[in-house]
Amino acid sequence: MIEVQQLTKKYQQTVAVSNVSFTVHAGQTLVLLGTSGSGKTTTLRMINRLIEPTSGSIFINGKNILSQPPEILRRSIGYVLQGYGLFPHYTVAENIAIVPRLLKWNKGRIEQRTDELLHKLQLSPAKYRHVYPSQLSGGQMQRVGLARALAANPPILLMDEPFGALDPLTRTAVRKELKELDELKKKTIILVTHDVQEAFELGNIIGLMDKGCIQQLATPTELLFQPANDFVKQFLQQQLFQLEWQSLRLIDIWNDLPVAENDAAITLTSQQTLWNALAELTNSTLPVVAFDKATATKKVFNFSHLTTAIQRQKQPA
Ligand SMILES: Nc1ncnc2c1ncn2[C@@H]1O[C@H](COP(=O)(O)OP(=O)(O)OP(=O)(O)O)[C@@H](O)[C@H]1O
Repeated sequence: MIEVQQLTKKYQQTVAVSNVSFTVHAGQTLVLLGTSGSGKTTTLRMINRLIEPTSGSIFINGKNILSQPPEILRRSIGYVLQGYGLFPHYTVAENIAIVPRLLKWNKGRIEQRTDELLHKLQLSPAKYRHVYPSQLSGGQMQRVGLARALAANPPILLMDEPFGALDPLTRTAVRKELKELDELKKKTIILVTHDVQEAFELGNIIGLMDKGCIQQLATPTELLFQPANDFVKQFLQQQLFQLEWQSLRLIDIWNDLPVAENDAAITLTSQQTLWNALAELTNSTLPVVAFDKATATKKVFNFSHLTTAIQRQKQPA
């Protein structure tokens, strides 16, 4: 759906983005991950033509984005800005209605869509429709920013540090809501972040950037277990332990686990990660048992089952 070919952006002496290429298929989420100044935002903004590239090309559904005016292009691309980007003198409803108004939707349709989105994003329409951004918390503003980007139901969503301004707890909560939102499940998304956890949680593919270049474009598991170079290794180093344990779910090692007693009490599901399982084992004095809904089976495990699985994953293929 989005194809970026050898994209480069130079500002006088600075090469902000250097020869970046990637493809994002329909329904996938690509995360551009990297330190500050690595070229993530510049790459993102070239996709909706807020910035024009020095060289290279971008195709959306096979069509070069230069073949249509930027305003028309942007109607099919929702954009969630760094730090909310809401208009302070517009109410919540007016902020959400910006693109539908440009598209000349009638009043009834706009109101219906606004209320639908507020409702889906856990903001009661009656309470928040007519409120101004200054009366909202950070997490609420973030939801309104997302509702605004989703309003006209664009197939593509670009998100620049969407949770960047939130405290860690709110950040985790909003991220979880986002993952579960069915409107987002069908979208093709490019998300920019410097947060490794966030990238691993949300990305189908991750492009790890440094100094304008993509150092590795890979799935989260490939980045972890087959890092392309020392930069990739070092970037993930601090959180390596947690990421490794989060990269496997109990269902992935289900066949290696012993069957539990029929009457054993269940504490986890097969869809939980080994990280969740580790936490449960650490906090429990009883045997830890997981249940798999699809096969209606119960398995029991200990620390050694988990560490063996992780070690196996780390061995070269
Ligand atoms: N308008 C501009 N003029 C000159 N240099 C620029 C301009 N915009 C960006 N740059 C430079 O290009 C490089 C990449 O910037 P960019 O904003 O894309 O990085 P980033 O990875 O998104 O960083 P952050 O996470 O801090 O937003 C930086 O060195 C930046 O200083």
